[in-house]
Formats: sequence, C-alpha cells, structure tokens
Amino acid sequence: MLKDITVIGVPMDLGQMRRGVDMGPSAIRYAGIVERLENLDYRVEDFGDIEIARPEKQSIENEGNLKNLNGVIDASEKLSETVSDVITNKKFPLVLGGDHSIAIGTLAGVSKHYENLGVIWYDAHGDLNTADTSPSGNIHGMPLAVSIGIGHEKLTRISDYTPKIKPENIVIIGARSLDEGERELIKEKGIKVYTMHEVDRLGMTKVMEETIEYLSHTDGVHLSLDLDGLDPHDAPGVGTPVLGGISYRESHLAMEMLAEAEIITSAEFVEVNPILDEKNKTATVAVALMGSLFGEKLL
Ligand SMILES: NC(=[NH2+])NCCC[C@H](N)C(=O)O
Ligand SMILES: [Mn+2]
Ligand SMILES: [Mn+2]
Repeated sequence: MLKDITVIGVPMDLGQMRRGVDMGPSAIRYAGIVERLENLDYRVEDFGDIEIARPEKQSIENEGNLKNLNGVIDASEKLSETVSDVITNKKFPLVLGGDHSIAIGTLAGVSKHYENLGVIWYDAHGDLNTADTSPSGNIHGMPLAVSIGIGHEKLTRISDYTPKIKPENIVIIGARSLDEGERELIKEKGIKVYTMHEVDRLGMTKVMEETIEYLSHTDGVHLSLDLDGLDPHDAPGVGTPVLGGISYRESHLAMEMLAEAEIITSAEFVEVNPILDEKNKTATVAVALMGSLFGEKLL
C-alpha cells in the first residue's frame, strides 16, 4: 500500500432523506482517523471537505424519480476531480461519507486510472437501482448501477465517460435487502454476490479468500464500505439499518485479510449518521475497521 494517504470528507446527504449523515466525516475525524493512521506510520494529509449544496439554499429539484439530482451531480463532479488528483499525486484516496451516492464521484475519479478496476461493495444493499426500479427515489440506492453505466445519463456520464466498472469486476458482500429490479440486474449481469446466507454458510474467511481470488485479474481494487453492511447492533448510526448483518469481528477479519492481500488501492467508508448513532459508536467502528484495513495488528 502507498505510504501517503489523503483523507477526503464528503458531507453528502442529498442521496437520501434522513438528516445527519452530512456530519459523518466530522464524526469519523473526531473518532481519530488521522492519528490512527499516523500511528501505523502513514503520512496522512486531510484534504478537508468537498462542498455540498445545501437544499435550504437551492430548491430541491427532482427529475423523474431522482431526488436532488443536480446537487448529487455537482458534488460527484467535484469529488471525481479531487480523487483523481490524489491518485495522480501517488497518494491513496480515503473518502469519508456522507451517504453512499458519493461512490458515483469516487469511482468516476478512481476508475480513470485503471484498465480493469475491481470493486468490493460491502453493504446490506445492492445499490443497483435506477429511477425506474427505485422504491424511494434516493440516489444512494443507485451508485453501483450508475457505475456500470445504467441509469440517468447525467449520472452515468460524470467526468465524461461511462461505464466506470465492469459487472464481472464487482463483489457484493453482506447483502440482505435487495429490490426486485436489483435482483434482476444481478442475474442479468452475473454480478458476484455473497449474501448473508453465504457469509453464514461459508464463514468470512472463505468469503474473503474467494473474493481476493475472484479479483486477482484486476489492476486495482476499490473498497466501498457502507456501515449498514454491519449488523445494526454493531453499527447503529446508519439511515437504512437491516437486521442480521455482518458482525464487528467478521468485519475486522475481512479488513485484515484485505490488508494481508495488499490489493486495496482506494477506499470509502459511508453512511455514518451521528444523529442516529449511540455515542459515536458507528464512527468509532469505522475508524477501527480502517485501522485493520491499513495493517493494524495486535502483535
Ligand atoms: N446506500 C444505502 N444505504 N442504500 C439503501 C438503499 C435502500 C433501497 N434499496 C433504495 O433504493 O432506496
Ligand atoms: Mn446500505
Ligand atoms: Mn450502500
């Protein structure tokens, strides 16, 4: 892994309707992310936050079934450029959300730099909806579809190219809530998914061994970790919690195995909502997982 990390905050809340997720980056910084990584001998630079339009200032514009479309597009373009610059400067981009719609911008910035980018989508959800299939109109339920080139043109063409990633380079881990259209897309595109059934049945060790093997032909791997992939008992501060999730321990194991395999080239941790949290527990869990991802060990 690169020895230089740039932390980028994205106080995005336009991709869903619950207030508070814009404070995610602050909560993660408060939980000590910079110090944690510095203690592992990384040089860490905090870029600060990407500016997000506040709905109070600009009228909430819905286009079809896409809430706050223009605000999400603006932020995605800015984030894409910032992430791309970080990679050009040979630094590891570590993006802190914010709701999961930010993955549209992150992947737009990352994928330019790889021929064959792999993506690990650690999440209770597939985030594979489009305006037509989404039950909510919330764009945080759409970023993975957008990144394979499916959805509104203004979203799929962020940074002027599409698609960002190939369906066969994606592994979803922790899924337990999929909408009908998402199931169809998964089947149609043959996307690799480890639902909670497989996590239980195989155990996290096997799931990660297989994931690492499955992505071995890629030239970079982006980790997009939605804190709601974890069980709400361990990560209560999320906007769309789903019971029966991945445990804190399994998640540490997953991060440790990724660290050992040395395959992760960019990462984002999303959906931390301090208003819904218990004493910053979810941000603290996020920071602990980032510690493991970057090689923290007990002995
Ligand atoms: N990133 C997330 N937490 N996504 C939740 C999506 C929930 C639901 N599938 C929707 O489209 O609205
Ligand atoms: Mn989710
Ligand atoms: Mn998600």
